[in-house]
Amino acid sequence: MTSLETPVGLLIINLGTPDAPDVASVRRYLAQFLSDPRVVDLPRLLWLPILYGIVLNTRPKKSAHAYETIWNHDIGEGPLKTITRLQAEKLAALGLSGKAPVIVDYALRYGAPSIDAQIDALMAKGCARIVLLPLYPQYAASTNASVADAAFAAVKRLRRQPALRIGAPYYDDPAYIEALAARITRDLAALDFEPEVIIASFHGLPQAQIDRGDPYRAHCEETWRLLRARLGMEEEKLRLSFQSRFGPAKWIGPYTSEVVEELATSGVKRLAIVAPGFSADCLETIEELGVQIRDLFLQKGGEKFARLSCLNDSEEGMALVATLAKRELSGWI
Ligand SMILES: C=CC1=C(C)c2cc3[nH]c(cc4nc(cc5[nH]c(cc1n2)c(C)c5CCC(=O)O)C(CCC(=O)O)=C4C)c(C)c3C=C
Ligand SMILES: [Fe+2]
Ligand SMILES: [Fe+2]
Repeated sequence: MTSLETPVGLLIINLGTPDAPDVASVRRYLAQFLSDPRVVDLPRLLWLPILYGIVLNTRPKKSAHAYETIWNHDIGEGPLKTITRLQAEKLAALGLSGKAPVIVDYALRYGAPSIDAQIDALMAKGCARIVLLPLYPQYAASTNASVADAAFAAVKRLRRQPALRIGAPYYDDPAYIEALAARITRDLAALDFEPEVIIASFHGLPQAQIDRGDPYRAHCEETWRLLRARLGMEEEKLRLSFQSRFGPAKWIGPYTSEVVEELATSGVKRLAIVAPGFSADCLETIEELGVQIRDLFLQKGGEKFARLSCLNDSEEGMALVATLAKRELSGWI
C-alpha cells in the first residue's frame, strides 16, 4: 500500500447543539459557543464578565425551554445533530472511495462529537489526510474561521500531523443554487395555498463583524440573487432578511421579524419562509421561524404561513453534499 492508498478522512461539520435540553447542558454549550472569540469578537476583559455575569445566568433557562420543544426525545439528541449524523451516514453509503478508501463521519464545532475527538478517531483508523467540510454556504469568521481554528488547535498537539483540507464556502455554487431551487419548488407545490411572498431568511451577524471585513452579507445577497434568477422571482416576491439577532448591538438587516410585520400590516395574507443559509434544521429554523415568526405573522393579520425545510438529508441536500465532498477530495482518492 502506497501512502496514496491509505484512508482519507472526511468530516462534515456543523455548528453544534447542547447535549440535553436542560439548563445545565445549555449553559455548558453556550459557554463554549459564546466564549469563542470568533463568535463574540469583543475584548475578553469586556465580554467575559458580561457572559458569565449576565448572559449565562439568564439565556440558558430561556433557551433550554426552546430546545425542549424541538428535541428528538426518542433518540436523545437535538435535530441539528440528528440531521448532521444522517447526512454523514448517507454520504458514507454513497461510496466515495477511489484508490484510497474514504472514511466519512461528522463533527460539531460546539458540543459533541467535537472536531478534535473526531480528528483523533480518524487518525486512529489510519487517516493521514483529512478533509473538513463545513456546511456553511456563506463565509463568516464566526463559523468558517472558527472551524479552522478548532482543527488547527487539534493538530497543534501532535508531532505527526495529518494533512488537512478545509472546504470552501459555496454560496454561489450552481450545485447549491440548484439544490435550493429544486427543494423550494417541490415544497411550494406541496402547500395547500399559494404564498404571495416568500422570505429567504439568513442567520444574522453583528454589523461590526461586517465592518471588520466579513464577506458574509455579500455572500447572502449573492445566494439570494442567484436563487431569484433561478426561480424567476423578483425582489418583492422573494424577500431577503436576517434572523436570530443576539444582544443589544446592531446586527445586519432587515430583520426577519420586521419584514414579516411589515408584510402582514401591508395586507399580505399568505407567506412562506425558507432559510437557505442553514444546511440542517435547528432551533433557529424550527422554533424561531416555525413558532415565533409564524405567531408574529398570524398575530399581525396574516392568514396562511408555511416554513419550508432546510436541505437536510433530502435527495437534493445529499446531491449537494456529495458534489462538495467529491470536489474537496479530488486528487486525494
Ligand atoms: C454573537 C452571537 C452569534 C453569532 C455571531 C452567530 C453566528 C452564526 N450562527 C450560525 C448558525 C447557528 N446559530 C445557532 C444558534 C445560536 N446562535 C447564537 C449566537 C450567534 N450566532 C446563539 C446564542 C444561539 C443559541 C440558541 C439560543 O440560545 O437561542 C444555530 C442553532 C443551534 C441549534 O442547536 O439548533 C445555528 C445553526 C451562523 C450560520 C452564524 C454566522 C453566519
Ligand atoms: Fe448563531
Ligand atoms: Fe434564535
